[in-house]
Amino acid sequence: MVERIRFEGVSKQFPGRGGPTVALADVDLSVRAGEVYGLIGRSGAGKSTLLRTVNGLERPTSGRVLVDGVDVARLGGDELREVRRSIGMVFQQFSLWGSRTVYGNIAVPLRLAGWSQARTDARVAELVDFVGLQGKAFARPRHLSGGQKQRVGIARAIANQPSILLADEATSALDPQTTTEIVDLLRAVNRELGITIVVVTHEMDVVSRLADRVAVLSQGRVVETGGVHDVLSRPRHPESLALVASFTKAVPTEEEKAELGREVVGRRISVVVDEQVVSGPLISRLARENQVDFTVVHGGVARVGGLPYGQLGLAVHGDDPDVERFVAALSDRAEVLPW
Ligand SMILES: Nc1ncnc2c1ncn2[C@@H]1O[C@H](COP(=O)(O)OP(=O)(O)OP(=O)(O)O)[C@@H](O)[C@H]1O
Repeated sequence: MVERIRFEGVSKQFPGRGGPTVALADVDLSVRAGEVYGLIGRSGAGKSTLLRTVNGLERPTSGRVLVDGVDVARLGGDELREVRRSIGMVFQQFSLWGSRTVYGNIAVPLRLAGWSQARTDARVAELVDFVGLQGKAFARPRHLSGGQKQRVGIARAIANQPSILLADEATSALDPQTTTEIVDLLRAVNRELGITIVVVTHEMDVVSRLADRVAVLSQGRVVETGGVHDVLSRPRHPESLALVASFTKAVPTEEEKAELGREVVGRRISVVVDEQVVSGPLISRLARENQVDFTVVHGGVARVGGLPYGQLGLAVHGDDPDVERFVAALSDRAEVLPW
């Protein structure tokens, strides 16, 4: 495993009238070469600030941000410009130059890097093709749709063959269909070009389709990390739970659990949804074998990227030993969480 980015004890405070705002507090994270890493969390959690430390747009108050072993936080001038050249970035609002054509926008980083006209022409043509903007090279941004503008943003960000792409809410200004297309394009950037991507998003749907691993931030701290599927199907921290609950509508929040606890009779369990649970009559078969009944009192199954997510909240009814046997048998085959 090659490590591409490592955050070591990264903290950031912004000065403010009523005292400093803590944007990041002692963040330790590591991003592997070739993966898509998602930073998720509520508004104000510190996601953008953390992302922007990678290319030096934001300097940590303390800690180190190592990109391929070099501490970006200490660099300035030419050295920082050099590192930035290997890091592309895309933004929610595209940040294109309105007076330049698609070609002109994509060519900017190549010109800055001193590419010849002929090389630039060839590279821009290749990029226009790659991002699916054939025939639009001489259009101006105002004649492009949001999705097309973001394609230009992506082409510009990868023009110089960076090893890292930072995406800050890159799909947040787009409708669902266009979001899907841009997610597909970012996946192609990752898989076909081998570019490591760090993506900040509040859209759980996007992170579930794009990221390999995620970190959940809350008030500047990392509260949970893991494989995207693990975190989305078994969120452990209340903050992750709240994010996932809002996405799948299938994982009860603490408040919902408490409310159901007052209303529902029977032994309450949550079954983590996986392929086994949804592909056959596992739960009803085990209930029959152990002579118990159950009611689904909460939850659901969301399917994203072909994988099922969610939890099923069950109230199990029967004699105590039967209920115990049923829960034990189910726990052997699926992940069962207490309420
Ligand atoms: N330039 C700045 N000056 C002062 N405070 C800032 C600045 N940038 C960010 N902050 C504060 O730092 C905290 C983290 O902000 P950040 O934008 O990183 O969060 P976020 O998780 O990306 O949220 P959002 O999705 O709303 O952008 C917030 O309290 C924010 O108000």
